[in-house]
Amino acid sequence: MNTKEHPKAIIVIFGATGDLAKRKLFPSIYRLVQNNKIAKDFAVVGVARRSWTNEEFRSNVKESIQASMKTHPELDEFASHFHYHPFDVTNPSSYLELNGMLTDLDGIYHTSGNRIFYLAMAPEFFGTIALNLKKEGLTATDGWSRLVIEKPFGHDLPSARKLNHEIREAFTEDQIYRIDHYLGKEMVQNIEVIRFANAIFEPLWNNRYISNIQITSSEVLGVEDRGRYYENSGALRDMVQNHMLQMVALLAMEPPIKLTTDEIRSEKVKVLRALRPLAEDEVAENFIRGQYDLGTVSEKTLPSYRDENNVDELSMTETYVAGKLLIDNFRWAGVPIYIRTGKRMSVKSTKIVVQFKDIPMNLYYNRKETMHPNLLVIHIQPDEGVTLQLNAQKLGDGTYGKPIPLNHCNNSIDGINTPEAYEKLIYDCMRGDATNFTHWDEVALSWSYVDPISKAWEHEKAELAKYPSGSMGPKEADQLLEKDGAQWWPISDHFE
Ligand SMILES: NC(=O)C1=CN([C@@H]2O[C@H](COP(=O)(O)OP(=O)(O)OC[C@H]3O[C@@H](n4cnc5c(N)ncnc54)[C@H](OP(=O)(O)O)[C@@H]3O)[C@@H](O)[C@H]2O)C=CC1
Ligand SMILES: O=C1O[C@H](COP(=O)(O)O)[C@@H](O)[C@H](O)[C@H]1O
Repeated sequence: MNTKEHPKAIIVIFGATGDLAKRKLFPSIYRLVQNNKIAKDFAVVGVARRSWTNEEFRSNVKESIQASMKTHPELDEFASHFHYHPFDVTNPSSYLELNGMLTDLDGIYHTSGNRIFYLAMAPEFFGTIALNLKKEGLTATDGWSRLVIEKPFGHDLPSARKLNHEIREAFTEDQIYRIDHYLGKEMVQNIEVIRFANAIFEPLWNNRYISNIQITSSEVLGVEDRGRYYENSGALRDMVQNHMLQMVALLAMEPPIKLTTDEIRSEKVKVLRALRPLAEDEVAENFIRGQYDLGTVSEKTLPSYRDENNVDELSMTETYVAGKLLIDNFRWAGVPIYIRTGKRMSVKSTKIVVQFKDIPMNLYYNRKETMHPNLLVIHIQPDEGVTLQLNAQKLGDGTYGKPIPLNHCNNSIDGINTPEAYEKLIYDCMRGDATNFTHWDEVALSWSYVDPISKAWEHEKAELAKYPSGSMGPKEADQLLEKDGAQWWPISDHFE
């Protein structure tokens, strides 16, 4: 579909009274309408068990938008497109009623039979919903039907396979949009452009010139009220299996022959296939798991993970992971990719640092000058931009080894925030562009990589390192790099 077109559809949100719908989905749809991206003729149908009326649902929608943005013109008009249909998704007979409602709304809003079924609910319901949608004819319209699935997509490879099998009974792969919201982030999408649109980088993007790559995604927030989910997940399944490995794939993939969904996916899949698998007894050497302990953030003392709600007081769940990955192919042989992610760290920041190899000889050694490695930093969030760190002569004092940053910051240049990831992804789904969604092959390969790590941890073959809340993680994560003669580059939440 041409990007100038305004796609139209009914969006059915399963789990419409929940946290994700309120914090992310309603504001994103609002911005799409306000920015004239999607047709003014749209409808949203909310499904959940609680017996709300349309009016109650619309108030909730309005509250969510008022809470997330300063100005909100035409809010009543926007909310009038929202309709609520209470039912328990495990009750097959309710789907017929829902179908009747969608057919009526289709007539009112002229949405051409196009339907998005957005599953913003716990994954245990995904299979049942998909099967009932098909069985009761909700997908048999004159338009298109697409299924959007939230994470987590399974708990390990066998459960992901089972889930995939269930949804594939009702939807074809090209109708399934598995959300990884990192793929909707402006600067994650920009990785490809930085790499493939710049003659200065692509020739250097390999093991001859790159010493290592570091990807950090740190959060200040703790587990909040998600203890029940997180206890069964941990940082490995919550962040590494999806967001972190997706960033690895984008950084390491070969240039696709065309910028099509299939070509890009196929290059990403090759990277995931080339990840060097870890045997259980190699995990401790290459991966560190940590858990936040009591600590201080912004002068406030915060509890340890084990003292959070719905968390076992002897929990062994990791809230932090650092790891060293190797990619066994011609381009990357021998280049470590270090990743780290954690909750309750000192700063909220996602950054990629590409460290280039040292120059062959330091001509300035007799002046006791140190040459700093060149770094390319991709700032994913909260600031968005790129820094290239070079060495140059310091003005006036004849010092040569001064690293200077060449900065490009999206926010300060454009003066606006880039669209929220969910906004981009809902729009892509409405346009039928699945490039920034994960294909089943990627999901399966990512689970194959992380499963031995979680098994080793379940079998307690590695220490669980404690780190104080408000720190950058356990010292063991620093040692992981020190063994290789490397170090984590400092991470902040702004350009330095
Ligand atoms: N919240 C977030 O920031 C993120 C969430 N996700 C994923 O999104 C999904 C939803 O998360 P979140 O919104 O936080 O979860 P919530 O627990 O806040 O919401 C769950 C929703 O499901 C509804 N529900 C539960 N059981 C039934 C049922 N049997 N029939 C009909 N509706 C039901 C609930 O409504 P009611 O009680 O009225 O039935 C509620 O609307 C999960 O898969 C989560 O992992 C992913 C990334 C981030
Ligand atoms: O998917 C998830 O991501 C968030 C972090 O997302 P970000 O966009 O704020 O970086 C994380 O907090 C959550 O635990 C996880 O489920």
